[in-house]
Amino acid sequence: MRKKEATILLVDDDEDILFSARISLKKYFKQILTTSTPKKITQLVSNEAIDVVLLDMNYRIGYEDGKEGIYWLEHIKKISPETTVILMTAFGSVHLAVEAIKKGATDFILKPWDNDKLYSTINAGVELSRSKRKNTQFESIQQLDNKNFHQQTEHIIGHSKAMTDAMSLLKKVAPTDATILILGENGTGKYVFAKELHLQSNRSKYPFIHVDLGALNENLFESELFGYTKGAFTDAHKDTIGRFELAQKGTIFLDEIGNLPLHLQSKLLTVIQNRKITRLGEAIERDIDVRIICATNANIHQMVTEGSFRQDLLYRINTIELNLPPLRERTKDIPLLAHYFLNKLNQKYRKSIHQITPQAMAALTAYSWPGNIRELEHIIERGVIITEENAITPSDLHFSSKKYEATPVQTLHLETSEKMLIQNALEKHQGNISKTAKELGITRAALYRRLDKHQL
Ligand SMILES: Nc1ncnc2c1ncn2[C@@H]1O[C@H](COP(=O)(O)OP(=O)(O)OP(=O)(O)O)[C@@H](O)[C@H]1O
Repeated sequence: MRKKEATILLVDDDEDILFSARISLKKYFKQILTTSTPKKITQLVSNEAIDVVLLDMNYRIGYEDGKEGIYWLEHIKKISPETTVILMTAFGSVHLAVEAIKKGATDFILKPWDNDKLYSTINAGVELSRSKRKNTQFESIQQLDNKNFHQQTEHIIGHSKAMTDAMSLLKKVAPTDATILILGENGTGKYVFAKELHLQSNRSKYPFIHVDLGALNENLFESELFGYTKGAFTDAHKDTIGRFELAQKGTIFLDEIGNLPLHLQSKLLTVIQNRKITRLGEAIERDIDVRIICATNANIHQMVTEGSFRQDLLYRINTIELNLPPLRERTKDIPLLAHYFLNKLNQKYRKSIHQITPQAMAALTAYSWPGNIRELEHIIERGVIITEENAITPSDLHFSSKKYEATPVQTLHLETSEKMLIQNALEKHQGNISKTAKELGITRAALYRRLDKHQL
């Protein structure tokens, strides 16, 4: 029989009882922890996701009133409401067990127990705790008003060298627990890569939690990331777990890390170093087992030089750096991405536009894409909505006029300058070949030859 992935904690001051319960349960469950000192309960329950605690009612000789058992039961339920508590009691004190059930225990076992009964009671407790944990996690994740719940993963599209390099690095590092820093301008796919790293890791069946650090104000930082207990501050109406705990065994994606002020950077550094968090209003440290992925569009190395980002934090988060180049530096991917979005949006709007005309594609390839892939998707979406043909033409493409300004030619290399000039002119005339050729002072045929040469 395969052992069930579950952690059971046995608490009794009688070592013989611990020994025999452990022997009979370890055949069925992966991890059996024992302690004869109830004072260790706090540390054990806050450090591990314990499914079931089998708890004795009395610990001090001469005290048989079960008050200690009830105290520890309430304590466990406070620290970890999802843990199932099952009490052990001697025949004759069943009334105590009934009181304990009213206080939150799930069941009780009479000593001496029958091994089959012990197994079936604990097994039912494991199932109960799992379903509670799933529900809490599901509800909390659903409440996060960010990408966690709403955004499905995209396929990673791209066959330029930059993208294939990034994807092969992703494959290599995904199964490790290395911290990864994803760098790239807005809309280059940092979220998509972070999610894919999670999906290709051994943590994929656990949560992926996205935190936009740029959107968290300073007051919210601790309560959102570490959680809080009821009454910790005015609006703390109930115990709430933070995002680090929500990501337990999974991945936390700390987005826009470059926006974190210095004093919060040091708090984050402490958490990353110690892998422990403390909920606001509570004095218990809880272990966190999460993989950390960070991202920023800022020039983080320059920020370190300027003193606005801590170097020690950077070293903690960038074991591997993954650079996502802007779209204008991988124009080869534009046709592929444009068709991918066209297909997707045809389905969304129930349309059947199957072509992007060569002129429209030339305009797309020539544009400078300050908003990168996100902007490309928006422009195609707009095109799909407004086109009256069964193809997207240059007049369906609405680039924002400011972003239309020609990119200044910053190189003296003749071939590169020529390519950039052509791109600028195409962009200005939205891919219209005649107007572009006229602007450049060459014939249409000469322009076509150059488009071919520069693979535009
Ligand atoms: N390689 C890709 N293939 C397909 N779609 C992609 C790719 N990269 C990004 N996208 C799409 O582009 C949009 C922006 O991507 P994403 O949110 O991952 O970018 P980001 O770098 O995290 O942006 P920001 O910095 O603004 O948060 C999303 O709709 C995403 O699905």
